[in-house]
Amino acid sequence: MNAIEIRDLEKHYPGFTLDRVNLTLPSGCILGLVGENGAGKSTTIRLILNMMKNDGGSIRVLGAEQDENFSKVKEQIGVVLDDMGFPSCMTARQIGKMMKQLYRNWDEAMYQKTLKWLAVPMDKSFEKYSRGMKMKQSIAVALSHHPKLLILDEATSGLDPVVRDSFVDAVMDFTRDEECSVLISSHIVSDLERMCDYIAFMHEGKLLLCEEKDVLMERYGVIHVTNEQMEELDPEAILGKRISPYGVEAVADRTKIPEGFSVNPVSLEELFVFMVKGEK
Ligand SMILES: Nc1ncnc2c1ncn2[C@@H]1O[C@H](COP(=O)(O)OP(=O)(O)OP(=O)(O)O)[C@@H](O)[C@H]1O
Repeated sequence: MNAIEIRDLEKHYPGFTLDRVNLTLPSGCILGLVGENGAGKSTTIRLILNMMKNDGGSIRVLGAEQDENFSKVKEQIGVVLDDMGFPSCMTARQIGKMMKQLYRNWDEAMYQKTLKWLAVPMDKSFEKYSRGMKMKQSIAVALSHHPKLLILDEATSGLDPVVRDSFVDAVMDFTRDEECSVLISSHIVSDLERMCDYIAFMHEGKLLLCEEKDVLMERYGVIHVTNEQMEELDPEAILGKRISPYGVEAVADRTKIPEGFSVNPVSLEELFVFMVKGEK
């Protein structure tokens, strides 16, 4: 089964169009969304969560269409968004009590354990939290009602490097159960490179690609060539290039590069930047 299936999804805002996005997240996998500011990641995530209406296309989440029964599905989704809407006067202890009423699967022991792991104080009010603490509070709630799907919008960006590292491990642990899946957007592409099975690149409301990470890493690489060598290469082989006085650095499709060229591994971050920014 697929945890998320998006077909031809559209959303129109003045000056922005989410343009017929197709995306599939297979169960048991982690899909990372990469895109520049304003690319449409949060819009896609909010549409998946049925927080607003789409203008076209369809979304299935955990096998269900977004009809009136979606509230049952929502109970199986652990969500971390920028603004979770926790009442500002509440403490972690009080938020836990509130969540117990909302989620049938609420696991108070897991909540306490996660708060402890993330060093979130039990009795400080939410309005006095630092940005990272707010993120950690959301993560603790998201992990404590035994969801089948985690949807994490920029969940790692406010975390310090040590916590981020163990959070990435926790997300990977979560998908050890084949029924549990994760959709995560992040500007910290190295985190996604570590944890994701699938990567989707979004740019200006369009999906540039959605592919298995290992396939991407195997297929594309970085070459350093002279201007003359570049002229001889198949333009289709070049995703993006950067010209300097010392020659040309380019991200290339290994399958379209003749033998004899040295092709070095590419990072996901380089791949995205070259695709979006590199002069074609
Ligand atoms: N409620 C809204 N009304 C009008 N335009 C909106 C609304 N919400 C989002 N947009 C626009 O939609 C576009 C996509 O925004 P979105 O928040 O999805 O981007 P994003 O990829 O998540 O960016 P970031 O990385 O900065 O969080 C932007 O141009 C934004 O201004």
